[in-house]
Amino acid sequence: MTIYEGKLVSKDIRIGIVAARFNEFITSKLLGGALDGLKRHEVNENNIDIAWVPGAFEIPLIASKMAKSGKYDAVICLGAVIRGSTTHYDYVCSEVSKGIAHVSLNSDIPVMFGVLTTENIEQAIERAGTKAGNKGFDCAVGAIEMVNLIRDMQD
Ligand SMILES: Nc1c(NC[C@H](O)[C@H](O)[C@H](O)CO)[nH]c(=O)[nH]c1=O
Ligand SMILES: CC(=O)[C@@H](O)COP(=O)(O)O
Repeated sequence: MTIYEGKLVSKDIRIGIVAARFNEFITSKLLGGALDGLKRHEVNENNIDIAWVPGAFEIPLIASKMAKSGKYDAVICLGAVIRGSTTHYDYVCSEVSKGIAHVSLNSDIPVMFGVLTTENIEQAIERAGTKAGNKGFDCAVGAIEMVNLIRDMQD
């Protein structure tokens, strides 16, 4: 029996982060959590690049460019889509999730989904570093695990 696993060690891991500026009050906290998670697992900050996009809808395009560049071992996507008074929320959430999943499945590297999709601001605050944790930190740790899992499978 072979059990593959991704240890939480940095091993010169290179990370690209795409962050949406829309709801920056929230997304800046997600970014802070992601950077905290990477640094606490000894990812060299010189191996971390950040790209800001206008909103979550623009994340997949830049995530795709990062994934195809060959410069990164993983890409982390961060955003906060908060329901408003129209159906716009549904379309943004749908296309962002489908877009990031498409990039992930068509890349040889992990593309982490760190986009909050919440009914209200309170739910977003809870998931950006308060009582429900920080989705950015979770994605950072997950990215490290996935990179090392893939390397473990290749050895
Ligand atoms: N309402 C939210 C948006 N909307 C903007 C779109 O993401 C996009 O930037 C615009 O439609 C132009 O293409 N974006 C978020 O990230 N969060 C929202 O709550
Ligand atoms: C998620 C959104 O696009 C949303 O914030 C837009 O708000 P509204 O539906 O009130 O236009």
